[in-house]
Amino acid sequence: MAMADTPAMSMMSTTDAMTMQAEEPSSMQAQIQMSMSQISVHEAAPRVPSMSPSPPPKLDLSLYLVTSSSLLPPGATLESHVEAAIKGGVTIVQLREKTLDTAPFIALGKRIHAVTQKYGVPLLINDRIDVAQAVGCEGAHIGWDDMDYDTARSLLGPTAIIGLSVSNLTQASLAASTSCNYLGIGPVFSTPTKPDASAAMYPSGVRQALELVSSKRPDLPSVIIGGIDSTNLQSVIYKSRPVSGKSIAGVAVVSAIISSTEPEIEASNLLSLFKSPPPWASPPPSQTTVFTDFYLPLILSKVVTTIRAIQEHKPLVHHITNSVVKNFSANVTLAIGASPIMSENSEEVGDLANISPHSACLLNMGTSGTSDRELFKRAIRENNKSGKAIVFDPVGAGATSMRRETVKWILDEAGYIDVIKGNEGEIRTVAGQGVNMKGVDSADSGAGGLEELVGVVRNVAMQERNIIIMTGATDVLSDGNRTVIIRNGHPLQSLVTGMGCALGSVLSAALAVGKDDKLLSCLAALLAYNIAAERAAKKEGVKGPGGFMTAFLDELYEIAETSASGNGMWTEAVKLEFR
Ligand SMILES: Cc1ncc(COP(=O)(O)OP(=O)(O)O)c(N)n1
Ligand SMILES: Cc1nc(C(=O)O)sc1CCOP(=O)(O)O
Repeated sequence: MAMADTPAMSMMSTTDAMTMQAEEPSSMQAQIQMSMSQISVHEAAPRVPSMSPSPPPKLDLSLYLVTSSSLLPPGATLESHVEAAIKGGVTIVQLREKTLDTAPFIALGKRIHAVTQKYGVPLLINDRIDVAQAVGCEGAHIGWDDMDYDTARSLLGPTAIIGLSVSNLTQASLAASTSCNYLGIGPVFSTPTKPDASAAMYPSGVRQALELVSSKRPDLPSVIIGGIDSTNLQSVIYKSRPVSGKSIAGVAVVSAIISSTEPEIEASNLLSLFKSPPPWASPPPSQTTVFTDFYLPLILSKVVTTIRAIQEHKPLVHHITNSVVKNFSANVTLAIGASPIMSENSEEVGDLANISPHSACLLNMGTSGTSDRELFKRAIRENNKSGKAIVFDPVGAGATSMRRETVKWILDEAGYIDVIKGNEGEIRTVAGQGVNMKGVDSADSGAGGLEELVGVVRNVAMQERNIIIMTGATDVLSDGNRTVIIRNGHPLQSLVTGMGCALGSVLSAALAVGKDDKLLSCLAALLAYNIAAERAAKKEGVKGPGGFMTAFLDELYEIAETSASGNGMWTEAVKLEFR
């Protein structure tokens, strides 16, 4: 049903809903209230007879199971599956059986309710308010082609749990002006479980919806739904967290649990992923959340420590990179003190992500085709799982529609990327700005000046919740809060093929050893790289790109060696500004 078909929802204010909630409960409402009072959250407190009704338990949406009997593994029953899932940690269940007629739907609802009541977990019915009434369960979930919210609320009563679907910002705004109990935001990703769903919202769309809802009804919890499983749950939560306002209250899944042959284990895994911080999340920066010149000595000391740690730990840098730059990237990786491996075999990305406590993965889009997506996805997810950094170099991002689409897909769907490094055109493409690049060179528009570039870098970092590096004559580095402008480097860098790509190798090495403050690790890599270039260009006998390339490797090696012995004199050449 289109938005215009649900006027009651848009017309109803929170005050109206509150007034309605205060009305005398009908017998159905009393029944629901009774079943609500039987619910406790997991461990039931001893029930003591009381004259005054106990308040309904707090709604726990952490792991929301939505059913679909057609997806059960052979031989499984919905009752046993739901029970196992609750034992694993499911906190709320929705009976969503699209093909059942009314009588069998009610009968199944009663059987499932007997299970959920045993564990004090609320049961809601999808779409059918009449079935919810007949089952006497705790509420219902309704979408935009179902009964309107006002009518559902008046039928189910003030204490029923009613959830509303949200697939876009208009729906988010309308739903947040009702007195509903929660929102189901989705689909996050397109999913075969609901082929008629609206367009995928992706984490960025979820974040916008959450920000809107928080501004209208800060108390209203939301769950996300659509294509969520154990491989993407943490990155969706992390990337969808609003800049201000509440994060999601839970995740709703159908196939991840219903199609599993081990629903208890699957539920337990999903709940623990939901409750724990993702392995790539940095602890809060140890020094300061704002950079100023006052902190420069501290920052430079950390820079030297990071380069020294590369020498100490010899981290593995797994390169998925283009054929043009492989040799030079391997030499740069060795010069800084790390260990390169080049592999595009998706069978071994898992092993490579776990082979050493100090490793990182560099993903370079240089000569890739769409067929590489599975490899990219696997590499990102395996490294995400083991908390290893992923550096993404969207080479030539704006050059062709295939590259633009691959970048969008990586950011929307593949997982979490710790650092994105690119030239102006590439970062503008990541920002969603239409840029026409020739080949893989920078678009070099520089139209808005440095401050505009700083704004672009900072905004993308904030949006992606990661670190963005825009390289050029002046480099800009930001994590969304702290922004650094680096004026080190030499024009000869742009005349050596692979010089830009091999910076990704040093960034990866630095991130592999410095996870506590990723921005500082990236700064260490950028400074070592650019100062090595400045020194190389000044070396006797360097007349052009050929000599420069060799001298650069030597200078990078020299910087790594002196840092390893605790000598940070090379950092005296830094030219930094903080924003
Ligand atoms: C928790 C949750 N969120 C969203 C939906 C989708 O409901 P609806 O829009 O009614 O679509 P159908 O489920 O009826 O296909 C949901 N069921 N649960
Ligand atoms: C029931 C439902 N509602 C959606 C929405 O976007 O509103 S997506 C969806 C199906 C979710 O199934 P799975 O976890 O198997 O992807």
